[in-house]
Amino acid sequence: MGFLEQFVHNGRALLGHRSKAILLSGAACFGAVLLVQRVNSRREQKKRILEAQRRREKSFQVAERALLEYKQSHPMTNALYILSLSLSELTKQLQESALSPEEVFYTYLEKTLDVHQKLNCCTEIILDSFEQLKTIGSCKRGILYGVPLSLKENLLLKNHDSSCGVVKYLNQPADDDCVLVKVLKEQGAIPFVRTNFPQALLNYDCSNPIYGQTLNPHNLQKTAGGSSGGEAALIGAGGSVIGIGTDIGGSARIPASFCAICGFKPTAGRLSSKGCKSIFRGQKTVLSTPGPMARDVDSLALFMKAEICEQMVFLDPTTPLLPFDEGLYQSRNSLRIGYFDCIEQTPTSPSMTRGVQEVKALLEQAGHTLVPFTPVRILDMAELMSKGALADGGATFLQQLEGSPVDPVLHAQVAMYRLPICLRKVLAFILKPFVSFPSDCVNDTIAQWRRLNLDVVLCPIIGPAFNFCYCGKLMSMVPHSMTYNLLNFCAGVVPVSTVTEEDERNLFVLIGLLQAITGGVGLPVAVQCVALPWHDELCLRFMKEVEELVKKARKDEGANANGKVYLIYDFH
Ligand SMILES: CCCCCCCCCCCCCCCCCC(=O)NCCO
Repeated sequence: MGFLEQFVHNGRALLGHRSKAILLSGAACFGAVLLVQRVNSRREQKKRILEAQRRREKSFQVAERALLEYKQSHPMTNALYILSLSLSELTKQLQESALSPEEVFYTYLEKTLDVHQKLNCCTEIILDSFEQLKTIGSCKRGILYGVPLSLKENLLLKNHDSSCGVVKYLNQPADDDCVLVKVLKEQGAIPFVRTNFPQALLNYDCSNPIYGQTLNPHNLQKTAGGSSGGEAALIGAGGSVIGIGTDIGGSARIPASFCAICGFKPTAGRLSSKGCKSIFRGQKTVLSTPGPMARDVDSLALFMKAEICEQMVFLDPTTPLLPFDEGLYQSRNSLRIGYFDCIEQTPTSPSMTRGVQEVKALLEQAGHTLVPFTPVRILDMAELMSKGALADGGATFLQQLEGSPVDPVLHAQVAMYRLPICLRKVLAFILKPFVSFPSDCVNDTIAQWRRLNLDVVLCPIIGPAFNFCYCGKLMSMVPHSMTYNLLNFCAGVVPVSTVTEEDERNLFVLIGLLQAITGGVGLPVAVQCVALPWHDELCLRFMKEVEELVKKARKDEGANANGKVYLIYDFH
């Protein structure tokens, strides 16, 4: 090799080494920057979560101090009596000045603080409520004058965050109250506490990385259900007389079923959704709606009556001027009721089926006509539900979680939404033969309803309460509730019984359900009542009938071993 060649060769080698070195150090720098960014963002997340937790603790401490101060000059001898009153009785006593808003407020505050300690169901005490309490005298004409009320955290409240459990939504206080809260305040109600939910709200468990897991008042080893689980646990344990949840797939009804309270999903649009935060925007196939949750059906009806007024229509003109029909709610003519106690290809627990059968028998004895009803093929609807709620294959859902730790209740869902596209295509190919696209599930269902000349339908609701972290794994049960969001029918649940030893023994044939609901003896069992769109009063009237018949039957049989109904649960 000549001198020149040698020179070129050495130069190339040197350059080669240098560019490799440059490349390597570039990559290392990039990696280090990414790592630092990641560490910083984790630190930032932790900081935000800690701040939110401190805010929550602070609100509890301030409330405890205020309560203590109040108790020093007011002995609160009426507490047990106040807590035993239904919403209608409570409003009556308040209107007649037999009770003062202060004693009612502090009684519920004390109970809430106690219940929260045990169940971890609240995200904050609304400190502005103390100010509202001072000025409440002027609202005496309101339907809910002086009634303390609980709100799920995703309902916007002026100057408060609605995080939905997503860290990036923390420190973004709302500019205004949502419409429902504005109307309730005008009606004299005092929103005093906000309640827990699962991260990102698309799950029927109740845990998130900011506020943790909410427990079931009837068994601390079980979830309260979700997504409005904080509401259900608080109300079920007696800490609130009326609350608001939201429901896009069963979120007001499922936790109500798990916690032995009543929950109502009105026809979407009947109540204003303006200011009810969701992590999806603009999704129209499966409709979300706020809905009331309470210990009895009359409370749900009174809530609807209070909300449905000219002010709601003024604040949100997308809602109809359709006053609450009290006459229809109070009517007691006999009904023609379609029923089914399980659905093809969707797991149904033995106690869910038994609940429907027992209520069917009671309704027949009371003179109503019960007719078997077959829902439109659920697998077809399931395709529409998942395509509606997750049209982008879960991309928005995952995007919302970026920058947040993912709660264990979501692990199964997140794993599913992260499956590579090719794998999803293979799965879709395998499932295709089992699914046929329905022509029009709403009109098909209405046609069957008309053919059978039905007023309402009785059917199961998901239950009994699950062991922790199983809700996200059992999305196959969601059609029991989500069907009525897809159809936009109104639906509500009523507690009717409790899980028996026999229900538990019969569970052994349901492999998929076994681990999720084993150990449920004594837990609440509920049924679901459904009516056509905009027939909300009829649906509530049917729920009331079921509630009354069950109450009477349990009284007659002396709450024997076959099941004790939870109408008001006394939590100790
Ligand atoms: C037989 C197979 C059936 C599969 C059905 C798949 C449907 C998947 C839909 C996506 C998951 C939805 C979960 C809904 C839980 C309740 C959430 C809720 O109502 N949130 C309220 C938000 O305001």
